[in-house]
Amino acid sequence: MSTTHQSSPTPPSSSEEASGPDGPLGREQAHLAASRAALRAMRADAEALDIADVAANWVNAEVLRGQLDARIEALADLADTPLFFGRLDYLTAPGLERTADGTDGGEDEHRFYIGRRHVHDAQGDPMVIDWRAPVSQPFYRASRADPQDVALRRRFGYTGGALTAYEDEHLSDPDEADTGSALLQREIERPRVGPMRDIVATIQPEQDEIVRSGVGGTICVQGAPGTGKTAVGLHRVAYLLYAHRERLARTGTLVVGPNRSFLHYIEQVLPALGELHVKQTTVDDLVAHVPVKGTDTAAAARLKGDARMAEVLRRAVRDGVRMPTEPLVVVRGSRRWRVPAYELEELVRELTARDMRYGAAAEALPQRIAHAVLVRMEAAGEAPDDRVQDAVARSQPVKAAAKAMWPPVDPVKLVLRLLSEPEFLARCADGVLTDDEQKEILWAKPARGVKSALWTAADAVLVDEAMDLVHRTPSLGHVVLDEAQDLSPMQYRAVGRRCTTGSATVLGDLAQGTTPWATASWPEALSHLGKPEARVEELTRGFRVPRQVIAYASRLLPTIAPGLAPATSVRESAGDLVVRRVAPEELDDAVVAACRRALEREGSIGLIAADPRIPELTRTLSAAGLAHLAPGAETSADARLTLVPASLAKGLEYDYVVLDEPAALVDAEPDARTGLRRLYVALTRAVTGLEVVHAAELPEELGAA
Ligand SMILES: Nc1ncnc2c1ncn2[C@@H]1O[C@H](COP(=O)(O)OP(=O)(O)OP(=O)(O)O)[C@@H](O)[C@H]1O
Repeated sequence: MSTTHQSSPTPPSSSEEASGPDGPLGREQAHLAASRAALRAMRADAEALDIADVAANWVNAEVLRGQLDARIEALADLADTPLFFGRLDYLTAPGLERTADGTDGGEDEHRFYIGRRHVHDAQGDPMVIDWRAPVSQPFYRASRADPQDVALRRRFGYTGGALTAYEDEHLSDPDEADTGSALLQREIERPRVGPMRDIVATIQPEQDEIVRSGVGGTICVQGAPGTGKTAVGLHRVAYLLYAHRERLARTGTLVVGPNRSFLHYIEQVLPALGELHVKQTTVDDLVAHVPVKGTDTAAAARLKGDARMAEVLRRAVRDGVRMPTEPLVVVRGSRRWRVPAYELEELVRELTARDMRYGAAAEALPQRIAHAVLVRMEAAGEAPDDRVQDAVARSQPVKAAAKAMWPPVDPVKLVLRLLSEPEFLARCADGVLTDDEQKEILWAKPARGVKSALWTAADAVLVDEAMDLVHRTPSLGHVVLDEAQDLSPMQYRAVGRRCTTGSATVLGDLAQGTTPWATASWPEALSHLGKPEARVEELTRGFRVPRQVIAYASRLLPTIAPGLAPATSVRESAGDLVVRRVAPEELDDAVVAACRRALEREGSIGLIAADPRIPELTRTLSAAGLAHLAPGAETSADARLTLVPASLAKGLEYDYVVLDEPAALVDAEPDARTGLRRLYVALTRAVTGLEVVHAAELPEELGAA
């Protein structure tokens, strides 16, 4: 049976012999104290290292200093972060064979404490093993059905920084019943205040499979709200950085999220896992080559995000390529060399046919022309070497001829022209976009210059595509793409070209797609990303939303994402769900009252409302003396209420959610399906309780409360 022991406060079950310095709990506390002392010693060793003797020069010394500072920082003993959270006792010490008498070394070889980082004692023997090490894996995956040679799995419970409880599972004991983990439950139910935290102590087997899957493959995770997609993506980065540190340090990793408030919310997770240098960005910031000042209509944005635009841009980039009409004459000393037009044309055709970036071809053309000149020199009995070829390639007539045939392209100006000049667009989009579609994407007023143009977010993605057509975008080692369902095909391409030689973790939920171009199918999205071979996994066990609340929100699923299964909730509490109808003139007061009620409880509170309602609610809250934050701003014990525009709610969570006027949320979107999806997102942000306050009729898909 899985039993929980603890010294205080009241546990699900407790044991006398567990407490006291000589009891099992006391021994674990002693191991914690010894491990923390060992960590402090490791840090002191790092601080005492004198690099003056080992660094050959100033640059080396600076690099070494930087690495050492990072190590010292990583070795900090954070008082309220448990140094270890689990223990595994193996039947057979990993890596050792059992001897004839059944022994295989001392207890130490069998026992492993699992924590956020590796800690060793003065002799170099491990005190705590990194959760990402292979020997830690059974902590997450072993089960009674597959004990993976584990005799005992022990989970530790902490109060503040103090170890106060443990819970045992004897996985290889056939007589022990499986009762689930009270500590896991406690962790899941713990109130949320502050930024997102890591889940390293309680990663579930199906999540661990994703976290530890190899760096070579791309994985796509479809998961209902609160199934841990974001958590899994971030832990996967930490895992990959551990397992492939050198390779990924060279190539880099990147986390892409929907907006800055979301990034703010998740930014502490990787540092808490010891990974301080992972870049996090939004798709918009990834392609911020032009200042975005304009907005598109939904129809224009959808077209600009359509994958057909890639073909339009490909043609646009090559539109200026011209076949020569005259021969080229190069004068060297007293001799003149003539390359006929048909031969130059051949060179251009060859470059066009090759899968080469436009810019690379532009650089290659003068060399090819020079080579043609050299062939003539050799035929005439000269013996020119590479330097002559270089000189010819750099000569004025050759450069001029190459430029005329293969003119330089400025990607920003190219897109500006494409969106401003109907004739140019018509030429590039012929047979790809209809006349009406072309009209739709043309700017209402042709731009006069790059700076004054009213670039939109979708235009910036086009610029990024054009840039890549001219010069290849460097690939990172691994990219995590969160809330992927909202990306357009062109945005998928933009992310995909940042991991062409690397891999990706794509996280999303088709039911939460709220853009006009939202993903309809993962295989299609993955092909735009350039990873059609990616594996699609589904997560359905929800850790955030209580049963009653998820059941209420799931009423929308048949309309917004037919075919998707509702999430189950692993939370014990059914959750509080209140749906309150008031008269229109009472709406604001009722919202304030709901916020006050929520503030009486423990944890964070999100008041979610349609974007157009935000100014009025800001005034109402201020008039009522309720201090509130903007999304992403860190909640604290004193500032627990956040006013969340529905457009920014995605990915966030609050212990209590007060949802203002659902009909306004739905109405604020261009179509009913998007509106209901927005509502689904808002309804699934609550960890403990949800109060819906409305004056207008609720959308009929929600039915009666
Ligand atoms: N194994 C776990 N143990 C404890 N808590 C977990 C676990 N997995 C997820 N959680 C918690 O559940 C909540 C939801 O996780 P997360 O935000 O990653 O879900 P999501 O699938 O990305 O949700 P959404 O679709 O709404 O963005 C978080 O508070 C997270 O810490």
